[in-house]
Amino acid sequence: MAASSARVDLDGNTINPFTICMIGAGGFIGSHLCEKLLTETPHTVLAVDVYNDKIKHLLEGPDSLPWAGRIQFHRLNIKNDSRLEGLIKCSDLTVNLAAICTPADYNTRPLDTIYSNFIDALPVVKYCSENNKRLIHFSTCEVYGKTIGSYLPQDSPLRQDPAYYILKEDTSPCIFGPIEKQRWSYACAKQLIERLIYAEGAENGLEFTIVRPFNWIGPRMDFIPGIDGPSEGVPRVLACFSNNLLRREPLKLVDGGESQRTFVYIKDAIEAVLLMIENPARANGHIFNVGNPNNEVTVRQLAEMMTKVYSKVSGEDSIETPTVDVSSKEFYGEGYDDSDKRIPDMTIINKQLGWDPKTSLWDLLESTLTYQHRTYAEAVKQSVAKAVAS
Ligand SMILES: NC(=O)c1ccc[n+]([C@@H]2O[C@H](COP(=O)([O-])OP(=O)(O)OC[C@H]3O[C@@H](n4cnc5c(N)ncnc54)[C@H](O)[C@@H]3O)[C@@H](O)[C@H]2O)c1
Ligand SMILES: O=c1ccn([C@@H]2O[C@H](COP(=O)(O)OP(=O)(O)O[C@H]3OC[C@@H](O)[C@H](O)[C@H]3O)[C@@H](O)[C@H]2O)c(=O)[nH]1
Repeated sequence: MAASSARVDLDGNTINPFTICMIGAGGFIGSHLCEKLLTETPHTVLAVDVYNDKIKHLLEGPDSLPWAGRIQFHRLNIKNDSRLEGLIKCSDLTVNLAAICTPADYNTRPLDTIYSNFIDALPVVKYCSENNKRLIHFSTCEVYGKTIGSYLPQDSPLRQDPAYYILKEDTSPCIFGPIEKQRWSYACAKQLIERLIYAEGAENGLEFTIVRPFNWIGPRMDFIPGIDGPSEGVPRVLACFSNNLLRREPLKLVDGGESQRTFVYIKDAIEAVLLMIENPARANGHIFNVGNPNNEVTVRQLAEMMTKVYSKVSGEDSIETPTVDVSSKEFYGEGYDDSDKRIPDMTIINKQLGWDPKTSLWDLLESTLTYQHRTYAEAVKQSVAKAVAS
């Protein structure tokens, strides 16, 4: 779709083109947000990241592209680069996506996780506050931790009561396991940065929006180990299961695959972020859950569905034993723990921005696994053949 110059917000006001400093623009969510902004809006993106592979298709190409001149890539590490403040100063809005956000890191690299999600975000918040710039900060659904229901006896009928498991921005508590369960290093760092941003808003008038994504998935998420990421790397579940399917290996179910998640299609979720960007009067000062409460499955059900969908899109029969159980200690190491259940309450985002997710789990897996097959099947085949030959 061509970039439109006469866009109006939800209240009918004309939206003037603005400049967005997007930190972490080279990642999964950033790449989709860049694509959306460049192809459907007149806004300009200052894309900040240490990598740009996932946005190369937007950075390269002829000057005749509709977005030519509206994206600049700045390769910098926000930990230690004095150019950051200048980029924030010359933008109207900063979107901060930069983080270590893969569970395999939370218990094995807790210091890096805490630094990345709290310490490294501090200058971003400070520069926005001091320069009166709006900030959209990416937090996580993990700040809710475990549900209240998970502490009730197994046979308690209250476990079925939504009051004990639906996660609401303004009323749910944040329940983490003990300190030695280092899994919660990420959630805790994200919670503290949320509190800091909230306090900057309350005491210094920072205009902010906090986003809590609930398992956004789709093309370009993470990496396939040994193909476009380290062979021993452990990405998030979509990429782990994709890797197993591509290699015709059983999908590994951690602790029986009993945890539950709601998955939302990245393209639906990006619509929500665009609404936040273009409707500051409705988004400022709010924390938004962004997820799809209708797409709840256990991890085991996800594995079964992905196996069926992959068979359909690849034309290959599934293997005889499609799943295998592994303990969390074996898979993630010491200090792993898990969120039991994650259903977002959608009242606030629905009221403020009129947003609702649309895509069913089956449909989003079909388009995502079609992409995975098209992008990786040949490379995986070659890498397996090479390993057998050597
Ligand atoms: N994908 C999800 O479902 C999900 C769920 C909850 C929260 N989030 C949050 O959303 C944000 C984006 O997630 P994603 O899935 O796109 O992850 P991602 O890992 O694909 O993207 C993060 C990007 O930030 C960059 N980055 C990290 N540290 C940096 C630094 N010091 N300097 C410059 N760039 C740096 C990385 O290179 C990467 O490209 C994160 O803050 C994450 O915690 C995502
Ligand atoms: O191969 C695998 C990988 C993962 N899993 C399980 O699948 C579930 C989902 O795991 P993911 O790796 O996608 O990550 P989680 O949903 O636990 O956390 C994510 O939530 C929101 C974000 O902040 C982060 O992107 C990440 O922390 C977990 O229960 C995990 O134990 C498997 O059973 N097998």
